[in-house]
Amino acid sequence: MIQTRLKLSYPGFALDVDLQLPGRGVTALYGHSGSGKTTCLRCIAGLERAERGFIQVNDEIWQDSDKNIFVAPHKRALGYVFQEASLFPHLSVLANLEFGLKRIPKHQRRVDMAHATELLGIGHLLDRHPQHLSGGERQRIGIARALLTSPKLLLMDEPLAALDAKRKGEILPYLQRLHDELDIPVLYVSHSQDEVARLSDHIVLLSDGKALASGPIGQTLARLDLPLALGDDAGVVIEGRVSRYDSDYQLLTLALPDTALSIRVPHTPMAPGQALRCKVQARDVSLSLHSAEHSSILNRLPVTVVSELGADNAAHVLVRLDAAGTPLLARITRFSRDQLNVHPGQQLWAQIKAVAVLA
Ligand SMILES: Nc1ncnc2c1ncn2[C@@H]1O[C@H](COP(=O)(O)OP(=O)(O)OP(=O)(O)O)[C@@H](O)[C@H]1O
Repeated sequence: MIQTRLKLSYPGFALDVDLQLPGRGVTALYGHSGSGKTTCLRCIAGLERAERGFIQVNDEIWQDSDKNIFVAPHKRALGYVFQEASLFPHLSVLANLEFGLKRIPKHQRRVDMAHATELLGIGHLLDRHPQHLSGGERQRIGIARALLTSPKLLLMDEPLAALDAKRKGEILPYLQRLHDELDIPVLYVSHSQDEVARLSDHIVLLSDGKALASGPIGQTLARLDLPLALGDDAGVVIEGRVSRYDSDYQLLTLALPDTALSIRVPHTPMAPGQALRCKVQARDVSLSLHSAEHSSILNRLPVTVVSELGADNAAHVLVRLDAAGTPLLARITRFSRDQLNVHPGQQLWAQIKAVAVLA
């Protein structure tokens, strides 16, 4: 468990958060520019001293202002990855990595050189110098260097922001591997909803120095009371497990958690039992009173209407649905809402036109 209670003010800005975050997996700090994401990370790292603060990362307390405890930044076992990796230009990649490793006494090392280079796919770059690397490669080396300090917490501040779309696409699978294979909790600052949906398990929505919400990614993205639900990007993240692969049609069947419901997604083969994360956009979900059997739409789920909210324009509404415990959002016209007489508790069928695999 990570606990952070932080109060700090600058002229014109006040940070005031009280967060209980999971002690494992990736937690996204998400919010507009100026909402306080970086300030939160800097307080946790000890680079900024919250006037009142309590910071505990699993079994270690880094700040407790009531007891006058403030652990110096260099004594906090954390890795910090910024937008751009600041590597030593005169040192080879290997020497840059060793710099991280040597800071940690041998008996405290939890990640070794072979593991870090394999995880980030940088084994072939060790002899090069940073100026001969692409931005994405430099970032992977910055991340490996942070891991080699065997951190108890990894802070990542918009690690992909300086990269173009192609390089982002190259580096995301490595970040996903860290998530799947390492037992180090990550706080990940981003203002890209796609990145957050893909990588994080938990999300904190920051606005004007306050946490508007903090919760599991699927549930939180589907909340209609949050600004996340507005806009064209509204949607939910579904995490399912492969139950079947149809090689004739190249379709995966993905079982939704804790229910007999499933969805089918075109995909390359995957073994049963493997986890897969998908995003279903609200604009790709339509509603009907009956299951339209004769339709080209693959995915039809029985749902219950939970609540409704006006969308970003007067012609549409957003409807929050429950598919046996899995939240879904549908963006439909107000006209259709009235035609179907949509109301809370109503049983309907959701037709899902597209499912984007986030992997
Ligand atoms: N050292 C400082 N002195 C005064 N004001 C500061 C300082 N650092 C940050 N601020 C202000 O605090 C607010 C929050 O800044 P912060 O960098 O935490 O936001 P952010 O959500 O990370 O934004 P971005 O996405 O643009 O990086 C902003 O209004 C910023 O101008």
